[in-house]
Amino acid sequence: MNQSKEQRILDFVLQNAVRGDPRSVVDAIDKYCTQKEWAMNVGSEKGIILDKTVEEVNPSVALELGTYCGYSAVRIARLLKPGARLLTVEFNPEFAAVAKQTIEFAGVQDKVKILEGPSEEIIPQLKKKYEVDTLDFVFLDHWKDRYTPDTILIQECNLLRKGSVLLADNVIIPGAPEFLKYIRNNPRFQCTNYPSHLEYMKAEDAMEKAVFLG
Ligand SMILES: O=C(NCCCCc1cc2cnccc2s1)c1cc(-c2ccc(F)cc2)cc(O)c1O
Ligand SMILES: [Mg+2]
Repeated sequence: MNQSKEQRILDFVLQNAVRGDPRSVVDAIDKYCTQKEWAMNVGSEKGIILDKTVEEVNPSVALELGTYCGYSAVRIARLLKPGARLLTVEFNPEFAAVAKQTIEFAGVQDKVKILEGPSEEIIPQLKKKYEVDTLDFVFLDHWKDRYTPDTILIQECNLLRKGSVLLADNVIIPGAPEFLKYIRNNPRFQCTNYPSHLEYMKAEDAMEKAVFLG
């Protein structure tokens, strides 16, 4: 049975990165996806925007929607303070299996929990099943038409507090026009747009940051 692209990315990490070194895992994935096969990791340019936002928020509890190969989970987890944790949600079991191995190889597995399933099922479980009080940081990188309903669901589940930060990938490509309209017209959020480029490509993309005002 021939390998998936995600398996090839993982193999490249295992052969080219240094076990326990998150930076080397991130760099190996970026190298592979630049030189060999494009893949939908947030990438190095938008990754810097992600890093800066995580450092600014310094979250105790972070949620990621859309794990994929674990690239952004490693980027986020490597910046978390001791005792802080990242919950990352992935819908596709094959992607989740690759992400688990990527995260373990990077040595950040103690900070990361992969939750498999659809976001609309998992979000309502966060308080009781995953012992979340409120989310300090949310990275949206899953189905683009789920950004708005899941942001509404997160609010309905009372998971945000004054100052919680949402960061959304791909608001230009593939695009999340409905989300931009929703979040920019919602008086309970203070929005900032960060122009960038589609991972590993020249095409324009952007990230949107939204701070919950309570
Ligand atoms: O689709 C993208 N990401 C989402 C896929 C994850 C599906 C999930 C659904 C779901 C539901 N519940 C829980 C967890 C999850 S994970 C995506 C696509 C592009 C792209 C693709 C082609 C192209 F020409 C230009 C850009 C670039 C990106 O950076 C992306 O992030
Ligand atoms: Mg993305």
